Amino acid sequence: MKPSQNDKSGARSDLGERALAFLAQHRLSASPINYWVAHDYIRGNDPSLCEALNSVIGSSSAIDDFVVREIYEQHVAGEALRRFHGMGEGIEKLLGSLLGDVLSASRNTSGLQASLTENLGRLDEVRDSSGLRAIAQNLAQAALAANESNAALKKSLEATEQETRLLRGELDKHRREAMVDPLTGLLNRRGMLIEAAKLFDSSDGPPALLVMDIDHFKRINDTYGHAVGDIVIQKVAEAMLAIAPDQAMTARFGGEEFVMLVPNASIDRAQQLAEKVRTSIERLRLVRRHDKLEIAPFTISVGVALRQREESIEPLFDRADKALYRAKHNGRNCVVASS
Ligand SMILES: Nc1nc2c(ncn2[C@@H]2O[C@H](COP(=O)(O)OP(=O)(O)OP(=O)(O)O)[C@@H](O)[C@H]2O)c(=O)[nH]1
Repeated sequence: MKPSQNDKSGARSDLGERALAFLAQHRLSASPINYWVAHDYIRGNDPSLCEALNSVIGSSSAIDDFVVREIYEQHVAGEALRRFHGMGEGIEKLLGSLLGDVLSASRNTSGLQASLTENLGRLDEVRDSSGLRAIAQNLAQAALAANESNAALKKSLEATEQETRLLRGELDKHRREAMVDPLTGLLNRRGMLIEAAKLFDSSDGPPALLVMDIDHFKRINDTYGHAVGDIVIQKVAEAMLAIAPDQAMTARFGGEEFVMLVPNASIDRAQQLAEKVRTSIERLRLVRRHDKLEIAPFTISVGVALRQREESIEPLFDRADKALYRAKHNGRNCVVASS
């Protein structure tokens, strides 16, 4: 059920019902995330979300909660966060300029007070000036009062600015959390793309990208259940982290796919590293705690590519992904480098 076809059908049922029908049709649970994505899909306002979901529907693999969560992460959560983040910056800018205005108003008032005080001194030399002096004194008092009230305003604005800084800290915290995969603690796709862009701007030598995918992961889920599948994902992440060089970035790109970005690398070094990760995972042995069931050994396939001059992350990722595809095609549990 593609959104455009559905819209043309003339059906007048409301969006919510159609979203629920979509979930039922694809045997998806009516979780808030699934519902959100289905709703956006039926509404058809976000072409990239529709395209992502259509490509899953058009492929041989079934849509499940994990796939929908990834689409949600990429197309819904990321966008909301960007807006939220921009909003924080806007508030801070606004308050910054407001504070600047008040500070300059305060300086002006101080100047006024100084000049009045000076003129008061001069009035001493003027005869019959008692009336004038009284007026001037009143003026000085008024200026002083204005200054005091400005100082209070300044103080309260400074307090507001401090609160804004705290709020900004909170926003940054959420932004960082949004860059991390909760299951493994590795960067998620979004986090990796942000960090990779920074590395690409600053790196001396070319970085290498390793794209790794657990072999026949669906079987692991089907045989032992999703809870064991999750533990396998965590164990693979731990093995990767244990081997990753200090400067390397590791991420779970989604599902059972991981990436490692290694700065200042050569293709030989990257291949050796990939081989090390592959063998360490091949050797892992897991036993399910409650029934002592031994989980069958599992393996990964790896595609490796070295960044070419000025190459951006997407084409680099595509090359590593193609190499991974060849590794799968060659029988899995092996490393293939992009030529
Ligand atoms: N337990 C668990 N399963 C997940 C998660 N994310 C995705 N999956 C599942 O991972 C499976 C991936 O399956 P495929 O991409 O078809 O991979 P495969 O065919 O088994 O393996 P290869 O062909 O070797 O890549 C799907 O069944 C998803 O439901 C997750 O976070 N936890």
